[in-house]
Amino acid sequence: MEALKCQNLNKSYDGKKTYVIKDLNLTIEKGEIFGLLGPNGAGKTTLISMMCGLMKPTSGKISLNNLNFQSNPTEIQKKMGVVPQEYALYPTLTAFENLEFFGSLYNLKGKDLKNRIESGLKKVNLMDYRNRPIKDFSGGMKRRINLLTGILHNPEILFLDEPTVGVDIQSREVILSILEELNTGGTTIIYTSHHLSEAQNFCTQISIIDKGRILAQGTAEELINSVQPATNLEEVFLELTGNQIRNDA
Ligand SMILES: Nc1ncnc2c1ncn2[C@@H]1O[C@H](COP(=O)(O)OP(=O)(O)OP(=O)(O)O)[C@@H](O)[C@H]1O
Repeated sequence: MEALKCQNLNKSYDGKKTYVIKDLNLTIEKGEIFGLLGPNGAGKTTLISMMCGLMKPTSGKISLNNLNFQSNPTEIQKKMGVVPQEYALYPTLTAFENLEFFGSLYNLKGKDLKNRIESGLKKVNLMDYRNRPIKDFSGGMKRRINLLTGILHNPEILFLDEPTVGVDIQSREVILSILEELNTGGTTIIYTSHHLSEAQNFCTQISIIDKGRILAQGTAEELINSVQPATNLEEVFLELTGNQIRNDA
């Protein structure tokens, strides 16, 4: 069963002079951990932002569970969670207050909300910091709270834009183990990353994109086998996207 489908998707930021997503077609099955990989400026953030309704495509269609943002915005919003790349946290509110606010956006309240927040804080090892303002948190601590804001309502489909960027290995392990647990519980996960070895181990399906187009898609193993003599995803990535340094992001 498909969780998400993009059909003939295009995105231009400059009045249709140039396109950063070009006639892109993509289907993601339910239950996948789907990784969107690509060099700087490839279009990952643009694509995931359109998939989760934060940005409108210039043309083309996106459907989630056969629903679309035009006809069924409320139904879709209940089913999905979004963890953006930039911290969407209020610096002067405490961790607990931030989570209360984000939980309330999903109509969670009372004891149920409190239990979900406390269980999340324990999982990310921040229960002792629940009453501290976010402005006092380190980058890794903020990333862990940022993750919780998108998953309190146990979404069917979760979008994350570089959830492990700039965090230490311990925080990364915690974040990935929470995502794995959610996925085991049935959540489809779609995320962008620059960590190729992480994606190789973590994702059940990977799409390598560049210049707004999909260059290759499959399991890590399929991608590695398709590019001889690659032995890992990093070699596949370099073979497909080249060695040139990108300045357009
Ligand atoms: N708001 C915007 N206005 C104009 N151009 C934009 C905007 N956002 C992104 N772009 C351009 O669109 C292209 C794709 O950018 P995008 O941020 O989606 O890539 P990315 O793969 O997420 O890159 P990175 O890995 O650096 O985060 C780039 O050329 C970028 O400069």
